[in-house]
Amino acid sequence: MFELTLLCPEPRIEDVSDALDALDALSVSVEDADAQTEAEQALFGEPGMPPPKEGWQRSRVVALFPTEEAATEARNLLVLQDFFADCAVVALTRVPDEDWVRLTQSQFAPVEITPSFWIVPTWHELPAGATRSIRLDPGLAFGTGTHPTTRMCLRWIARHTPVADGTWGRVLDYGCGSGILAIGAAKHGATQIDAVDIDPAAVESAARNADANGVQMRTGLPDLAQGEYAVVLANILATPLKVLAPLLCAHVHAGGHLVLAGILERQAEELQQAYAPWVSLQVHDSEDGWILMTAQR
Ligand SMILES: C[S@@+](CC[C@H](N)C(=O)[O-])C[C@H]1O[C@@H](n2cnc3c(N)ncnc32)[C@H](O)[C@@H]1O
Repeated sequence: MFELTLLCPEPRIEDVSDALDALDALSVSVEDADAQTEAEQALFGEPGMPPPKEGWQRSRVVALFPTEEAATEARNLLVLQDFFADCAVVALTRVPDEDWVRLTQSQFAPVEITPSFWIVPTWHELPAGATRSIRLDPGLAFGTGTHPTTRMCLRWIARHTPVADGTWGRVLDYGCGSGILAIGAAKHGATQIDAVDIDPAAVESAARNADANGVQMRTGLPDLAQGEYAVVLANILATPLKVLAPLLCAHVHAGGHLVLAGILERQAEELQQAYAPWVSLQVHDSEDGWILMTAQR
């Protein structure tokens, strides 16, 4: 395969990416050309929302082509276009043959939640001592166990089994992504689980992952969540969590637990204030600048 690397200012990203698509590029990726320098810019949107801009001030655009002829033809056509005037061709190079599947897989190792509870990609053996595990491969939905917010929720689940009277009661995973928290609860004995997300692709992925792990749960869009639950887990981000405060609290029954993640250390107080009319949120765990906040109603 051959890689065509270009440098483009922000206003040209859309035209150049569209042109590369039309020229049958197999893939087009856009990165900050100033990454790892003083000029690096953060560019991301809230979950489910588009990023605030198409590209960075200076973006490196890399297009992959199946043959050298296709890459050369694309380059020769692009440089003739008006919109390419302030862009530049950086390189046209052969991509060395690799075992891409093996390379990708090597980046995902089993993740330890507790010494006996692990998240394990399907191509890995279970680690010794893993008496409970979630088998999960990286996919489109968030939640592979590599992010501290997910790990803290799973640690909470592992340490609160069972919640009351020897049973979990109903569990709600709000913003389920891959379904990892719902599956984690199922692996710790929960049997009545609802996993919901605003992203239909996440809902599909959660259902698939639940099947692959041999656990039962209901999956769907947020309307699926009805009534009260003994445990409500929501790993989203501070801003949506604040908006969702009345709704999430209404789903927690008296004596039930609310477990919130996706919150930065400096956001603890604003979350406490947002939830104060219903519960008294406390910081329960922290990792890499993220905190887990919990409350009992
Ligand atoms: C950070 S991911 C968490 C995934 C998984 N629960 C975990 O702990 O790894 C947040 C998920 O919340 C979903 N989400 C964001 N806003 C939401 C909302 N208002 N209602 C329901 N789901 C939402 C996103 O689509 C995304 O799948």
